[in-house]
Amino acid sequence: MTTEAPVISVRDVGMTYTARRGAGNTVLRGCDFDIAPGEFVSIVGQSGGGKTTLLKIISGLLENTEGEVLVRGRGVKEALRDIAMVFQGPVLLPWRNNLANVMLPMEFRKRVTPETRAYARELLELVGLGDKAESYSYELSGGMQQRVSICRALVSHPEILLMDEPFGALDAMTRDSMNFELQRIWQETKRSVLFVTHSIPEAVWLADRVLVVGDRPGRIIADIRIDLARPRTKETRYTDTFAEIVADVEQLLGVEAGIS
Ligand SMILES: Nc1ncnc2c1ncn2[C@@H]1O[C@H](COP(=O)(O)OP(=O)(O)OP(=O)(O)O)[C@@H](O)[C@H]1O
Repeated sequence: MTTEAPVISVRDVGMTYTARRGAGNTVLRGCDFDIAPGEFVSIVGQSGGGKTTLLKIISGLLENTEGEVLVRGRGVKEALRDIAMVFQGPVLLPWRNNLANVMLPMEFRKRVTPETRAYARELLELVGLGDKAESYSYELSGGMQQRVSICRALVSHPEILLMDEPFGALDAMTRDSMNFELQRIWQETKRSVLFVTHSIPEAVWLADRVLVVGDRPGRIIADIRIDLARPRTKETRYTDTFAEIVADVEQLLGVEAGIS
């Protein structure tokens, strides 16, 4: 267990969406956890349980109504440059080539230099798309597009990578290879990752810890350390320990939840 100061501290966070009429909708209550530097943490929970809401709060896209989120001891708004988010869909701009899409955050930061362009190309190499830098998103498969969007999230060297069901729209085989890809990228770049998924096996296979969000309102009902050896392999999935952890999480969420 690490003794380093946390990168993210979520302190008693709650969220109530204000309704136009009637009572507000409280979707999160009393969420409290830390993320250590370089840690990979998955979040699973039932649909509508507040996972995306939690990620949006940590990314600064949404303001929590209770508690606080600190990034290296500062408020989220002061730490936006340290955080990048990957969404379920790749959201690439079709009129820009892949390299130009990856460079977008550097343009916003007015940091388009030979060095940052070289790093963008390096990232495309890292995800196996070195020869697609000048191609356009419509020339790529869904999995390739999602890899471009991961490069775009990494190009600004964010300390924290927030991923909201990034592989949810992919077919099973592509999803599988993206899991390996993500593990490799994470091991090479050592970012802190917060990864929301509906797939319990995916959550367990990728993570150092799995946070289970129970409803409702959403709160952390379990924080499970995953002590499976790294790097995780195909064989990891066939170990008894893996099967036991998956079964535990399934039980926590209820079999009738229908989560795969
Ligand atoms: N902008 C909003 N205004 C009002 N209610 C909202 C808003 N966004 C989300 N909600 C509500 O908050 C609850 C949690 O939604 P959220 O998207 O955070 O859940 P989730 O766990 O990510 O769901 P899923 O797994 O289906 O993606 C839902 O009941 C949803 O209807």
